[in-house]
Amino acid sequence: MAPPGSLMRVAYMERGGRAREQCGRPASSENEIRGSAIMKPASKSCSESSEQDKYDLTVCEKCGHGDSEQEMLLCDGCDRGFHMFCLCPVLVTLPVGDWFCPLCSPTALVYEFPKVQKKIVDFFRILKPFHQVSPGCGEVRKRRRQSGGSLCRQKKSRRLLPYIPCSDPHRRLEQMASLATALTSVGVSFTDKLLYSFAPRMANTARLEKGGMQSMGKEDKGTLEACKAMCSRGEWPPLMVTHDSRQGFVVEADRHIKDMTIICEYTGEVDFMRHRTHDEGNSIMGLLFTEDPDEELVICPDKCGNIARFISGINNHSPEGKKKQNLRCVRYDVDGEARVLLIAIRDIPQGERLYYDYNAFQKEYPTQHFV
Ligand SMILES: C[S@@+](CC[C@H](N)C(=O)[O-])C[C@H]1O[C@@H](n2cnc3c(N)ncnc32)[C@H](O)[C@@H]1O
Repeated sequence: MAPPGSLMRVAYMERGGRAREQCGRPASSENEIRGSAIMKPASKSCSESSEQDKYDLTVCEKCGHGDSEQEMLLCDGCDRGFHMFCLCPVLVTLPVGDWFCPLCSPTALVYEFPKVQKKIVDFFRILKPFHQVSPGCGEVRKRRRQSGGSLCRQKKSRRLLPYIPCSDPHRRLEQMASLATALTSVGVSFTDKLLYSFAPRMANTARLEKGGMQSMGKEDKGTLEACKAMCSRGEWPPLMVTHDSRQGFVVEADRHIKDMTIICEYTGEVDFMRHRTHDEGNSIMGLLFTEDPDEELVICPDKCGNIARFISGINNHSPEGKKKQNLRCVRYDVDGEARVLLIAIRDIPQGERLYYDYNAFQKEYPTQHFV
């Protein structure tokens, strides 16, 4: 069986390799990765000495230090230096092409989505207008189980639970507006499905997974479908997106969430990994890992996606980081199609930030600077 976790992917290693080749050269229009990878030059020639001095004096505008030059970016607008890990959010890939610092690219500001019901309904293409969610919503299956089996059997089966929306429609509107704010700010439209415009649906054949992929059972499939149906009716998962000065957009539990609850599916466009090796996205998710690398698939939420793309990663180089993990990213074979779900791995109190391990079984995503 494949390891349970899926992983967030970045083209960091390749990009980093190319970047280091550029060391010793100041920015020039001929440089393919101009600006992005302009680290301080490593060696000095006579003609380059004044440029060299300039780079030697460069310090990060955020922390004031000039160390970690391999991760120091120079802005193509103002020439100021910034550590990749001092940026908000932390930059994990070297940008391709020109890079402009936060002072030169005010477009990075958060755009607050209006809390207007009609606009929110249109943004998420909600099928039904807002209505009161009954207190038992999302608990139908739980009631059935209570009447049918012993507690002992319930614990053993470890079935997935549907999320339980907040009953207050105004609060749900706020939750949805918070996601619309985040999606709009990063230029992404909403989808709650996997989309197949780059790779065909038939390429996503779960049985091609190296070592096999766990199949989702009938009952869990029903739970997943119930979550999808709730979402399409505006019975939103109890999650709030907020903005953090170090992490960028983050997601918090907006009510108590039980262990084994489905938080969301990871959605976006499905593409072949080979098409995305030079992609700048920091939210690419592994979907299918096959014997033939050409057949490997990823989910790319850079144009369309949902709340999953905003959930934080733990720093898996530190014990404190590991303690924060409250979700697991799990890949399932659902009727032959590989899907990625984020699932609570313990009870999560209201207000707690959601975290999972971006590196569940491969160690490609650099999280050493994560907070
Ligand atoms: C999948 S995105 C998460 C959404 C992101 N926060 C945003 O605003 O778009 C992954 C990126 O979020 C940031 N991030 C996620 N978890 C973090 C953490 N624990 N500490 C610092 N930055 C984090 C990093 O910039 C990372 O590359």
